[in-house]
Amino acid sequence: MKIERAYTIVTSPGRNFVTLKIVTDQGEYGIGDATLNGREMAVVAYLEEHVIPALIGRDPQRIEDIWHFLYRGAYWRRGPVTMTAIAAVDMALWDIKAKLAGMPLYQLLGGKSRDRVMVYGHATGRDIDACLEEVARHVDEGYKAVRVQAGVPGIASIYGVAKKDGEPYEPADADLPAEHVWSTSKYLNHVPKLFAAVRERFGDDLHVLHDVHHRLTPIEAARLGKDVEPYRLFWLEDCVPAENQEAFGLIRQHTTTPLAVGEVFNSLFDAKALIENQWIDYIRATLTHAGGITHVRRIADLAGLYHVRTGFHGPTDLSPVCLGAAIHFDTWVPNFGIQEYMPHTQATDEVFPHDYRFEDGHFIVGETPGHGVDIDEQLAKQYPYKRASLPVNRLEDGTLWHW
Ligand SMILES: O=C(O)C(=O)C[C@H](O)[C@H](O)CO
Ligand SMILES: [Mg+2]
Repeated sequence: MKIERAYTIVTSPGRNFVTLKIVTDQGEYGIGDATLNGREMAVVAYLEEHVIPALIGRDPQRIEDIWHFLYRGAYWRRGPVTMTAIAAVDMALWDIKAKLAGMPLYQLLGGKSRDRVMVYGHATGRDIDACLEEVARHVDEGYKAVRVQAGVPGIASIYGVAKKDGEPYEPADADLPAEHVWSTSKYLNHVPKLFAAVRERFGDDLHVLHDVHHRLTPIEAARLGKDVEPYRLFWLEDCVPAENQEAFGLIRQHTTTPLAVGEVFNSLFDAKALIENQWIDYIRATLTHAGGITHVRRIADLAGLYHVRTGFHGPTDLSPVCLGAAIHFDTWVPNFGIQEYMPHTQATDEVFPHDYRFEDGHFIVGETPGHGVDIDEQLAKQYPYKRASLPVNRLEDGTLWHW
């Protein structure tokens, strides 16, 4: 069997998605998600110029060999563009292999470790009261776990909080980067009040999570972790930028609040010290940005040795192809923790027909051979690419900060 054709499909049903389709000489095909939010066309160029020509004629069943061919062979290893391109190939090849085997992907990975996959949803509000209403809506919809982000008095606009209450937030919301202004002291004073209100209204059983989005220093993160300990968060996410993995050692010394990190990671080497030193509790590196199933499986296996569990990134800027493959992975992986879930728009769900389903705060994996997600290429053509950029953040004195 040979790879006969491969091509990218860029579509924007509400937001941009890049999909790689690989077709074999025997008519079977697989698809992979290649969406890197705000840098979509860099991955398209990488795939079209450097990857696809080298795939034609190769045996699609040699997933491991093709992975190393693209990783080692490029010489320039790692990086989000390279690893997203490799991930898309890898996901499409696993889709093909599972279809050839006549099995849903989770069976090829090793079968079910659980019947269903717990997810967390996103509650956001301009202030604490509006945010509590959104938490209540999620609880009514069956969610067992909710990420809680509220506006902070004195900060005009903030990542992760929707512009209008009740609507999802969209980080890539402008042609060129929007500029936000950030105040760490205002934020640190406000977050414990938010979680006190959440526990008071919803009691002890609801799992609550919070995303700091990389904006603190290690000692500030340590303080926040301590301050929210009484509210028993499921996790505190991305509390500092993680290029310096040792920073998490400092935070860990000060707090028992569980720590999650890794949505921007693209390799096991981004997380090696974090995992081996048990500085974190959840690893968020996901299939689309970290080299696909073949590589994330290695990360998860290493994590399992150190009591670190998975908590895959799952925003709307990863396509349903990534989410579908992730649900298979989550259903199999022994050290599963939780799966992030932001529902896609109806238009996106129509472009990407899929067989996973949400029920009572969990995803139930589908039984279709492959990863269970397809693309309607005709419909995709109705939604042309439109450049969209992520914001930047400045401190009140104008210093460019993490966002
Ligand atoms: O979902 C999350 O936890 C995020 O932090 C979302 C990111 O900001 C988003 O994926 C950036 O593209
Ligand atoms: Mg995040």
